[in-house]
Formats: sequence, structure tokens, C-alpha cells
Amino acid sequence: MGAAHVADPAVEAVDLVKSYPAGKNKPPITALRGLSFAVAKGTVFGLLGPNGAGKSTTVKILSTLSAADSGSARVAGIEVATRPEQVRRVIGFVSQKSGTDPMGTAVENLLLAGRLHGMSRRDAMARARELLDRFGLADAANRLVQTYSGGMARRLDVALGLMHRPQVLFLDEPTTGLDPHARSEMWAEIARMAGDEQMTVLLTTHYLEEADRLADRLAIVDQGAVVAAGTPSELKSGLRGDAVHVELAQADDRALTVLRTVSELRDVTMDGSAVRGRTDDGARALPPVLAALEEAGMTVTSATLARPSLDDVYLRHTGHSFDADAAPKALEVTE
Ligand SMILES: Nc1ncnc2c1ncn2[C@@H]1O[C@H](COP(=O)(O)OP(=O)(O)OP(=O)(O)O)[C@@H](O)[C@H]1O
Repeated sequence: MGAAHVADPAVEAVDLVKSYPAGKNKPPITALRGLSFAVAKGTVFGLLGPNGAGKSTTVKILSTLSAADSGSARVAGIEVATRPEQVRRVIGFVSQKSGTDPMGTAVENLLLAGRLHGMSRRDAMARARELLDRFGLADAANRLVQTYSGGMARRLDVALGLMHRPQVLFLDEPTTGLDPHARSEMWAEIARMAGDEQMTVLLTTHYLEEADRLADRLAIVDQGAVVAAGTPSELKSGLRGDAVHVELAQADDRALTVLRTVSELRDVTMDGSAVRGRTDDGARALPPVLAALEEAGMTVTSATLARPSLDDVYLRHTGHSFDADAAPKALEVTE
């Protein structure tokens, strides 16, 4: 699923399959099991999924760093498997790990990237100055990168990926590890640069809010395949009615059985002490939900009604909650 028809796409993945060897006598790890999507030119597309869903593997294949076992992919109309060098000329890739030299200054790092892309020294310097201004790094241009905060270093990573004016920019988890302030600065910059440079941006993220804010369209990836795709509002409006979230004082599996008997509620799922369901009319569903739980001897600590969020979309398509999978990885790096 997910390969909605896009005329003349900037990025296209068709049925990508990829496994990694897991070591002696162990079955291989399947990272991608037939993943497809298409990205229209000049748009921001999000691949949203928890750690291990297969997002990085997809981006590595699209950016020619890894080969798929089967399936095909094109970037700017160029076949990735057979013309990798041409693909590399038209893409920028910002990986999860920084590609900068910490012992060099920002200017030195940018000039080197420009020269590696075959730019003249003069062009590279002009582009470096432009990007340093754009990313708010002009005042720190001649400081060693090792003295940068997490947010500054990440902005420099993105600037490096933009030196040669790529048609398509891949951003692999651009804000993982950033504090909320640095994250929102990065969001503003990504949105601006997609508009200004008429670039296509493919970003991977495990932040629902990031996908919601930045992506024109997104694909939800779970266990190596796209389980839902569309604009954030299309995905959310695919869910009728209200989401009901009930928090119990203690996790109790019986809640699932009890709530499945409440006729006003559907799609009931449970994750620890959190129980969720959907209803056409939240105000009508809540009293019987609370009554049924109370009758079964369970204590409710909170009950909320909400319009559908991307989390609900995710839950609906994968059967499990997003946050529980996504949370642990981020290391907090403060400005
Ligand atoms: N080099 C590798 N060798 C073995 N297994 C790998 C390798 N790279 C990824 N995997 C496995 O493939 C699956 C998909 O990983 P991938 O990194 O693509 O997911 P992801 O969605 O990008 O998650 P993350 O945010 O953690 O990078 C996971 O089960 C992962 O453990």
C-alpha cells in the first residue's frame, strides 16, 4: 500500500525488500517487506514510524548507500540500482550521525563539502556564507564545530547536505536528540528551505508532531511496509468520530473485554494502563464506558475525548500505540 499515483515523482520506491544477516544459525532480519511510496516534486514527504520500522534502511537504499534485495527505486527519475553516481549528484543526504569534522570550523567543513561536489572555491565560499546566514551560524562560522551545541551541529549537518543545491534532500531523523527549542527552530528551517529552494524533502521521523507539522504527505511505516499514506488531515479524517482515552489506576487486561461490550465504543485497544477506543459521539459514550469499568471494579484516573490524532491513525493501522515504541531512543542534547 502507499504508492498513490504521482505524476513524474521526485522519489519513487516500488516493492522494496531488504534483509540483513543476523549472525550464525539465526534467520535473517527482514527490514523491508515490500515497501512502496511516491513523492511529488517540490513537496515535503515524511516516513513516520517507530525505531526499527525500516525508515533508515529505505533512505539508505534511496541514497545509494545500500542495495535492496528486490524491488526498485528512482530518484529524480534516475534508477538508483543502476545509476548510483548520477543519483548522488542530485541528492543531499543528512544521516542520523553527523558528517562534520569536529576539529574543523563550520566554514572549513562547508568548503570541503563544496569542493568534493566539484564546486569552484569561489562558488563554494559564496554558498557557504549563504547557508551560514540562513542557519543562524554566521557568528560561529569560524569556531571549531566541537564547541557547537547539539542544535547548532545539527543545523550545520543540514547545511552540508545543501551545499551543492540538491534536487532531493534526505533527512534521516533531523531532530532526534534535540531539545524542544532547537527542534522547533529546525522545523521552521526545513519548512522554509523546502519552499525557497523548490526542493523535494524526504524526512524520516518517529515524532508524530514533526510529521504533522512538516509533511505535505506522509507514509506510516510499520515492520518494513507502508500501512497508511496520505496528507496528515486525510489520514486523520479517515477516522470517524472521537477518540476516547481512559487511564486506569492499574493495568488490567479485563478492561478490554469489559469495554468491548459497550455498544457505543469500537476499535478498543489497550496499552499498559491506557485504554483507547473510538466512538461516533464522545459525550454519549463516556458515561457507559465509565459505568462498565466501575462495575468491574476498576479505578479510572482520567478519561478524555479528543479529535483523532496521528497517534490514533497509527494505532488503527498497526494495532499498537506509537509513543510506547518511539520514546526511548532520544538522547537529550541541550542548547
Ligand atoms: N546493518 C544492519 N544489520 C542488521 N540488522 C539491521 C541493520 N540495519 C538495520 N537493521 C535492522 O533492520 C530493521 C530496520 O531498521 P532501520 O534502521 O531501517 O529502522 P528505522 O525505522 O530507521 O529505525 P531507527 O530509527 O532505529 O533507525 C531493524 O530491525 C534493525 O534492527
